[in-house]
Amino acid sequence: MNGTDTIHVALSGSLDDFDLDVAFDAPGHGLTALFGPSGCGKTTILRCIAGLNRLAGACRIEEDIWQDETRFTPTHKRAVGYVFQEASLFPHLSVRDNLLYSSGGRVKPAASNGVGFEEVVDLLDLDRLMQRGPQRLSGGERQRVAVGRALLSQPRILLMDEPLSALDRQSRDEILPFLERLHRSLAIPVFYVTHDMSEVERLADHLILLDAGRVVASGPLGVLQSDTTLPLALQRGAAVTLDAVVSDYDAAYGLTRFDVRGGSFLIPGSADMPTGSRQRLRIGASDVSLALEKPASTSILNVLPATISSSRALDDREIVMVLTLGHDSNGEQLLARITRRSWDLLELQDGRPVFAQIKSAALAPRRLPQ
Ligand SMILES: Nc1ncnc2c1ncn2[C@@H]1O[C@H](COP(=O)(O)OP(=O)(O)OP(=O)(O)O)[C@@H](O)[C@H]1O
Repeated sequence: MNGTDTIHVALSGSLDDFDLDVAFDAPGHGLTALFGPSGCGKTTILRCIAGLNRLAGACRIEEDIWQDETRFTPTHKRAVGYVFQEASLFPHLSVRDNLLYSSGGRVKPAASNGVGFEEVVDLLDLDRLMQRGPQRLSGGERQRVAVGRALLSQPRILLMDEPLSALDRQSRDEILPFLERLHRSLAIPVFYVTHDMSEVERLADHLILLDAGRVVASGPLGVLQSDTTLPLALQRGAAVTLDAVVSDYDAAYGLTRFDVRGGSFLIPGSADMPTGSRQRLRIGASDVSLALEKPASTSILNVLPATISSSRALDDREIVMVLTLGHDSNGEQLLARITRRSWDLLELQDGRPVFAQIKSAALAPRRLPQ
């Protein structure tokens, strides 16, 4: 465990015929996604952290030890905010009273973690909903209130169990920007269970990959995405997500420049993004092609010098490789997926300098709160 890994969870035991045996550390800030197929144990881990299930092991949230060999803190003494698939609001209370339930109806100023009534209302844009009852809210609005209520209980950790899975596509798209703002604005760690990779790509800082009750891998999102020994990098929709900073806007062509470690990207249609703002870029492995020399005439705007750091044959037709941007080894890593025929024709090999070409249209920036 390094200095920033301040949450420690180790659990082992059986629930009927399901065996769970996991141990991982996670940062005490930002959003950690627990990702894996149905039945791999994601919800069970959250329930053990909340003290709702009891398996042997340990659970420590920074300096709060909730479980070890000798102690087990009961659920009601664990400062946990829990958001379920379906928002379970009190039907007879208004949004305001639902939010204030844990504070006995009193509006409290912001705590040191940034969570206060006004801050939560503002963050989740709940002001105009205050007097309504839960039955007069959309599914997405109900979930926003559920998140607000969980935050206002002043938790040490926010546990979210597939909070978007009961919502339709439109409600999901509405609530995702709130979740993006939330975990970056507040000093509360979030554990977020999902089996939807697009949610991981948009929200997660840290990732715990699970399968059949075991941890397959655990680490920063970008590190796991670009690890070709893991299944993430090998699947058809494989991608990396990069944190980028807006450095310039070309009004004549409507193009914004995004800087990442080791390179920069030009992307159209981003006039509202202020210079200096941070964005998250998703770059699909299949959207990256390679050239040995910098192409003199091409319609592709983003042609970045890079080096092939590693490669792996997916089958006898395709190769996936990790590219490190720039000329030194400090650049961000991209994935590229090309045919084995192209690999042979270009005589590619690990360590070879190349030019990575990425179509602007394939890049969809997501604003990160400052
Ligand atoms: N209280 C329980 N008693 C017995 N078995 C249980 C209990 N709770 C969960 N299980 C079993 O443990 C396994 C893991 O369940 P869990 O809900 O943690 O998985 P999950 O990864 O969250 O799945 P999903 O994505 O479908 O929600 C499943 O096989 C489930 O049937």
